Amino acid sequence: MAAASSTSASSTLLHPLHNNNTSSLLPSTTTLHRRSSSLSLISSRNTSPLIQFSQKGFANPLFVAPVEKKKSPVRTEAVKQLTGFLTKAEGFRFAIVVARFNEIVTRPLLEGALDTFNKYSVREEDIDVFWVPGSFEIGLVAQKLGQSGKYHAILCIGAVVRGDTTHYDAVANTAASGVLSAGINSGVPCIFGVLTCEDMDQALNRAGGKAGNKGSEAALTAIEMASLFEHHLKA
Ligand SMILES: Nc1c(NC[C@H](O)[C@H](O)[C@H](O)CO)[nH]c(=O)[nH]c1=O
Ligand SMILES: CC(=O)[C@@H](O)COP(=O)(O)O
Repeated sequence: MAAASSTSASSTLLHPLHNNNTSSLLPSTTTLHRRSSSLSLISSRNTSPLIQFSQKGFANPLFVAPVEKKKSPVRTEAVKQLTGFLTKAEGFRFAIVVARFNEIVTRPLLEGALDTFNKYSVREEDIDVFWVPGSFEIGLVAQKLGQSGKYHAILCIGAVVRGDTTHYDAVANTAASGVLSAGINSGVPCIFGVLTCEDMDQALNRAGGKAGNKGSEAALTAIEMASLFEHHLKA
């Protein structure tokens, strides 16, 4: 197959909060050229040194791992690597399930998600928002929406904040396993945008405060997963 032309990370729409940002810049089919250190793992046919994964990507989205020239004895050119990408989100349909509990947190998370969908060209009419009482209720609704066949991905938003009792653990664990089950049972990507925090400060920091907006990040994950399923995992 002919090599794709080189892509510069800076020329591609990239959300500043996206964790594994460079993965989403890759074309849908990439080839492993080298396996090297624990930091630099994958390059694509686009051999731009900017297109490198980083295990530290979550901590520092601007981090670019140094390119290592070390030769590997393993021939990996033919290994196909498949990924979703962010550049063609127009036409994807998303449902957002958002918990009203701790709305002071979940509303800015929702706004972050909507803002990101907008930036990545998802049309407003392709997004439906479903409010539920609390995070405990998210999984069931997400599963139903996934099974409806109407959406490419379901984005789940909630905020579980620790109180005095063990209630926190029950709600947080149920929310996580509920979202996971919804995805597995429906076959539609269900994205976990539920904060599980020790206190309200932690939660607000992640809803547009010092630690960014996790709703926005979850929207990027939704687009990437929708793309992966659409382009590579269709039955
Ligand atoms: N404590 C939190 C809840 N609790 C409510 C439950 O989610 C649920 O609505 C109720 O138990 C009825 O089934 N929900 C959150 O989203 N966050 C919390 O911190
Ligand atoms: C989910 C919670 O932790 C909270 O709303 C419940 O608080 P508490 O454990 O004090 O009853």
